[in-house]
Amino acid sequence: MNAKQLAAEAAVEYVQEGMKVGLGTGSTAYWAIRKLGERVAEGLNITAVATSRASEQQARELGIPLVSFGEIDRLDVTIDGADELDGDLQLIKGGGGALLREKIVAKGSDRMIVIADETKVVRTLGKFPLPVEIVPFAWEWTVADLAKLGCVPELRRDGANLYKSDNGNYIADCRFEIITSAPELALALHSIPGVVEHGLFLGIADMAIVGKNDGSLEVISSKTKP
Ligand SMILES: O=C[C@H](O)[C@H](O)[C@H](O)COP(=O)(O)O
Repeated sequence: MNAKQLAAEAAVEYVQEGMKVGLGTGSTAYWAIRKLGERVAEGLNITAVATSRASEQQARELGIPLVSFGEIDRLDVTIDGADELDGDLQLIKGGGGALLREKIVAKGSDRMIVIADETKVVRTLGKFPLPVEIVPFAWEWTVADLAKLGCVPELRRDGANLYKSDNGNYIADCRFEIITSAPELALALHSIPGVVEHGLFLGIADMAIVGKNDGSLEVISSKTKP
């Protein structure tokens, strides 16, 4: 079993009968959805919402019952991957372009469990370019404003075209040398009008389950969330 699958399957053990579950996006979340599908096939009764069209499709194929956001007001747990995480459970997400939906779902969950392999754990965030979802309108100005924050922003591409998120927006991948204060950066990003959301997840995750290549698991718990 690979390290991503190991972490994902350990996280799925936290899902209990009757729970409302947020399904993450990406190659690690894929394993969690797969395992959940197996448990549903064995009789586990849950409902779920997905954070991307890709995860929604995977869940449908596996027979995981999906509900609309109008039918529920909160989720019990969300299981999702990350591009980087530090020891304070600050995250960079959005490598797969799903950060906006992921943040909405994670913030609407009583518990967010991050799943990752050990390569995602860093001392300080910033090596992974920070994904920022921006509206297409006047994107050139938004990108110029992002550059003023000390990064090199690059609009994500999808072959010959600009990449569009599930929400129809662009993603600017912002290359910082290092992110010295993620909370200050988050505030600065939200002050730019064309920014819809950014991939910094601060004070949102409750625990991370990290799978290692030697087959072991490390659990990192939040020091800030009760
Ligand atoms: O937009 C995508 C998500 O934030 C993913 O959870 C993140 O990019 C990690 O993906 P992966 O598990 O494929 O490395």
